[in-house]
Amino acid sequence: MAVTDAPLHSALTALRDDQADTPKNMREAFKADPQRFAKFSLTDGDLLLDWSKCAVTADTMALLDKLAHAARLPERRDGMFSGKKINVTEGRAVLHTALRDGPGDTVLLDGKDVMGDVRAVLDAMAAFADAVRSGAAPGATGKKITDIVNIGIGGSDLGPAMATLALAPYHDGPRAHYVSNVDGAHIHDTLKGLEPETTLFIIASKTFTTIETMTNAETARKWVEKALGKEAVSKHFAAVSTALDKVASFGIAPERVFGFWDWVGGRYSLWSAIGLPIMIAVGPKNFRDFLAGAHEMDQHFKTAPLLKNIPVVMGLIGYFHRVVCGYPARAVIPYDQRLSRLPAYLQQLDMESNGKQVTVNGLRVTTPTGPLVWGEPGTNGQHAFFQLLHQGTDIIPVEFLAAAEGHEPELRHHHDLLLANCLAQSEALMKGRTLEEARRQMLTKGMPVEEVDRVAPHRVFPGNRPSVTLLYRKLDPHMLGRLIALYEHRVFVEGVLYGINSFDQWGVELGKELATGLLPVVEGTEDAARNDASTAGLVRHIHQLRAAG
Ligand SMILES: O=P(O)(O)OC[C@H]1O[C@](O)(CO)[C@@H](O)[C@@H]1O
Repeated sequence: MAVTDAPLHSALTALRDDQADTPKNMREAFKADPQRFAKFSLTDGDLLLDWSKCAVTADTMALLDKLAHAARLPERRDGMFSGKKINVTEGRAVLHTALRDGPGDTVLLDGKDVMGDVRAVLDAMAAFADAVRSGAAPGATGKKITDIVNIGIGGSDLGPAMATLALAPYHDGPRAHYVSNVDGAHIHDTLKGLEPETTLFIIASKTFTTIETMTNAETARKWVEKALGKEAVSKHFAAVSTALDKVASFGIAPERVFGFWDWVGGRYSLWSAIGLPIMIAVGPKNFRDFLAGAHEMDQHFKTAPLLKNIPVVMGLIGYFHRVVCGYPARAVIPYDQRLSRLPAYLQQLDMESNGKQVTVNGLRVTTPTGPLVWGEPGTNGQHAFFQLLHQGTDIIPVEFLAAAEGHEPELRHHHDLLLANCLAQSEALMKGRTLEEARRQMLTKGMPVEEVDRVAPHRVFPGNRPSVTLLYRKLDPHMLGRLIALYEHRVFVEGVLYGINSFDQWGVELGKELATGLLPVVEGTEDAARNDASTAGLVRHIHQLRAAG
């Protein structure tokens, strides 16, 4: 937050001063107010957000509302939707929401409606996806494509990979594989099980310069050429990029190139042509349902009053935990196995967006910014790191996600167990277990008193550990679209409150530059004299290990 930003500063001070009144014992808070769940939960159709297990009061929420107004959140939100160039360090608009607008919508950028181009690309993607799925766009030897391999990284990988897995019950197209890492093991192990004749590569890169993607694309091209000859390449490659000139020089047939625009940030791009592998996997209709779900969330975000607005409330609570309570991290735990890549996807969305140290105006921030985001699906996480969530010395707010219904009615018992576990974890985090309760439980089991005295302290759970729960009916394409758009908007809300630009990513540049300089050093064609002693020592050791091997 800029220090000069007086209204925001006084809103934050008021929030901090209010801390004495926030509940310290959540069990008591629930006992004292039977309406607590009703007060601190809200629904939008078949999606519910419950934040009643967080230590907030009606006053806290009112102060957060004031803070949002002091930060001019509604104006900033409207500015984004209307094509203002809010990504000020790159001079770009932020219009990924236009990608899911409906027929009849108009979105002006510099006075020109972008929707014509958006629809044209979507239609071209659908035609291509249908042709691949039906066999009308076969490989060079005429065989139907059975496998697609998306080669991309970051936003050109994580979103489509996450969504493809999430939509597994709707996946009736070719198998989809994702290669991102420049580690040759990734492409090697992926190609091992595939046939060149029936494999289609999608080279996905906004800039078409990303070294990992270009290196993997070259390897894929050689693999196809070796098996089927140079002329086969055109039937086995497609590309997605904003840099159409660079794609052309790679040699991909123009009718297999799908463009998007600089107003779509990489980590916000799965709605664009970057979603092509999702569309080929689940079909154009399901992909359009996914877009429609996101559009529905956009409308909710645009129109619902701030404290009835799911992304806004999630953002306010996220800000409260990070800035007012000082919690350094948040865990995202989907009790939905098909969302197992959601935490990885959210790591980029959230941390690349809000991991910043200067405000929009280039001043040093005066509050913490984005938290460390991490997670794994439940119930697996319970048997790994939940120990720390329950009894560790740091408080880490948890976000639980769960569907009321699974896709396998015959496995209803599994789903009931899954939900029972999800609810049990948030209840346990909130309630905890006192020393007295631990002792009583052990004594009831007949344990000797000395043993109870010795072990009981280890069985104490402090409780009062905050969590929010997002509960939805079923993870279908429409709901997935709503959830992902919800997270995008939540990141936006937090970014506005932090006073930062959530849409650039300068923090990834330095490492890329140094890697370019270090390549010849690692290859041994330049020496490491110009590097620091640690780096030079590591390079020397790599060379020694290689020589010894
Ligand atoms: O799509 P591209 O241009 O290959 O970039 C991939 C990723 O690299 C980044 O620029 C960061 O390294 C991300 O923001 C982006 O999603």
